[in-house]
Amino acid sequence: MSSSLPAGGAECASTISSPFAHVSPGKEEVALELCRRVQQALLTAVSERTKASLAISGGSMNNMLRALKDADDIPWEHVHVFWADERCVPHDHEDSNFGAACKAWIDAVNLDKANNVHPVPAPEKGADEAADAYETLLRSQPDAVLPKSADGTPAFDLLLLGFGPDGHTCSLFPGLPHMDDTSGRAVLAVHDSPKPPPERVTLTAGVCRASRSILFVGVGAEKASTVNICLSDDTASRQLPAARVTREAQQATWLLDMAAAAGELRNP
Ligand SMILES: O=C1O[C@H](COP(=O)(O)O)[C@@H](O)[C@H](O)[C@H]1O
Repeated sequence: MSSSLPAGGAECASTISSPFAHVSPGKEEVALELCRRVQQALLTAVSERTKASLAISGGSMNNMLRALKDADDIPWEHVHVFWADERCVPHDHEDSNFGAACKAWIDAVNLDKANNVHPVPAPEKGADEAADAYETLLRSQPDAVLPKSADGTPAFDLLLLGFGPDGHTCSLFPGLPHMDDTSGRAVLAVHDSPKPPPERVTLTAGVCRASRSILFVGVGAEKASTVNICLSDDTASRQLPAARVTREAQQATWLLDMAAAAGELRNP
């Protein structure tokens, strides 16, 4: 592929009319749009501050990041990759977000895995230990790699987020207290995730707020009702973690296909 990834399709007519949304025709175009925006954000960060920090989610997003293998002008030697959340399983387990990313794209790009890829350490030891280890890992990064906001919160250049049918994002689930955490931590342990596995580690809402830019990604009709709820202007809907993160973000965009954007949507 050429050094510039093609745009993932023009903005499409759909029932969606949110300032937060970019709608492409189908999943492949969403993936291209995602990779094009990731490429652009990384290039911008590297040109402005010589390094770029990227935090990624698990789930369906990994396959959409495959096109990064074809983007030949990303300065991978200056890019550092972290995780928005992790399931407490060994890295080679099929549920591992890190493992899935390695298989889908990390092992195929020119990333220095030993020095520039930063998975949650030893998630198999359980959520408490893994959360503490990841908190230490994030806070010990030099500012050049992972800048901090004025209050010391790690501030990623780009945060890539998926979302579930219940409105969760990272491993911030509705009905659990993590979204309202005020401890000042960057990472929290989750012991009772309604989506298996129950033990997880997640970045906090505070880290999402500190991130320079957030891309939410969702495709398929099964995401449509969540999109509809999260991007509506209904006050109750705004309490869902994905909706709150969107509205509290410095900059957030939802990359959707037509199927995911098909719900009726009122402007926020
Ligand atoms: O469990 C998780 O789910 C969400 C959404 O996954 P998807 O497959 O529906 O896209 C994901 O963003 C998160 O990282 C993951 O741990």
